[in-house]
Amino acid sequence: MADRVTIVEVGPRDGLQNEQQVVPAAEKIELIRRLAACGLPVVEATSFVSPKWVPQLADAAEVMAGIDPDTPARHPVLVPNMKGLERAVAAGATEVAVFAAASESFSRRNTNCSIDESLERLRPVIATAADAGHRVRGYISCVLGCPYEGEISPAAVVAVAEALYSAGCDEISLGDTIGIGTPHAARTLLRDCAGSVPMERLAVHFHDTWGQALANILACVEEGVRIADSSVAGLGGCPYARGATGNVATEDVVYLLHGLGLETGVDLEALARTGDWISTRLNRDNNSRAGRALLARMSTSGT
Ligand SMILES: CC(C)(COP(=O)([O-])OP(=O)([O-])OC[C@H]1O[C@@H](n2cnc3c(N)ncnc32)[C@H](O)[C@@H]1OP(=O)([O-])[O-])[C@@H](O)C(=O)NCCC(=O)NCCSC(=O)C[C@@](C)(O)CC(=O)[O-]
Repeated sequence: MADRVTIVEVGPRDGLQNEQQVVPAAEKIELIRRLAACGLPVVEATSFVSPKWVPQLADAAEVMAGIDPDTPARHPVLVPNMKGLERAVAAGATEVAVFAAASESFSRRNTNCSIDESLERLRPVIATAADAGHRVRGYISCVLGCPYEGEISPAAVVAVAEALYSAGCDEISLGDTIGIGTPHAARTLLRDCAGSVPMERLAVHFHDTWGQALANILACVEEGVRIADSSVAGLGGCPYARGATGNVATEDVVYLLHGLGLETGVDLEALARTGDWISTRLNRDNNSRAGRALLARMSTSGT
């Protein structure tokens, strides 16, 4: 059997949290449904953060209520604190993601507290979720650079990864929030983190601001990572990282991985259509090169 990479689709959360326009809940639900139907095994659905901080996802409970109970995909949601966890569980979430940063300044801007304070706040959230049998992912932002501080030391990232993993996270996602990392740095950081967290529990989360995301994923896959985050049509950015573009496009990642002979379970043509659909709905450019190329080929061949 071919080696498999699990793609974690973050478009409905990481993508839509950064849209200026309000996307109706029904459209978010339809996006999630279409993504799951493409064969994506994990589609992050929404986020139970403070609606004052991220009003774009204030309808999180409504979105969760609209998810097909027979969906084949897992649908984790973001939670920043105990209140978020309670809201998420009440809305039916069975899988959650907490988030911290490797940069003090970003931690304050994103969660209004220091790194240590955020870890203190998250420990009981992780423990409560895990005790209830929920799977917990831990995100770390700014792993390859910070919009406020510039360089971030790999040791700072490893320390947060260790803290989240030892607190009970099942998986740690390394976020290049401002898309500034290059393959050598990404590979080296992954190797450092794998000294503390088993490689199979590590995920990579690249934004494409500097055009390095696919190269970074290739380097990390070569290094052994088998979980990659991405966003359909390259939706997204980060409200607390000015100038950050969207996540690497899922269509591009799937094309890369299939070209390497790796399995994803994703139907790339269906995904390209979904990327086209949401880009049209949002009246924004489709930021997937592979998606655009495939759509052009499909329209020429009439499929
Ligand atoms: C962490 C806090 C809550 C601290 O924010 P705070 O203002 O310090 O919190 P607070 O506890 O003082 O609460 C302030 C108000 O928010 C309410 N509140 C508090 N919590 C919740 C909640 N869960 N749900 C609903 N309401 C909540 C709370 O009840 C209160 O309401 P008031 O009494 O004023 O009416 C805030 O900073 C926050 O929500 N931050 C989230 C920011 C965010 O969502 N950023 C984007 C996600 S991270 C990301 O995108 C990066 C990632 C993961 O993709 C990886 C990468 O690329 O780097």
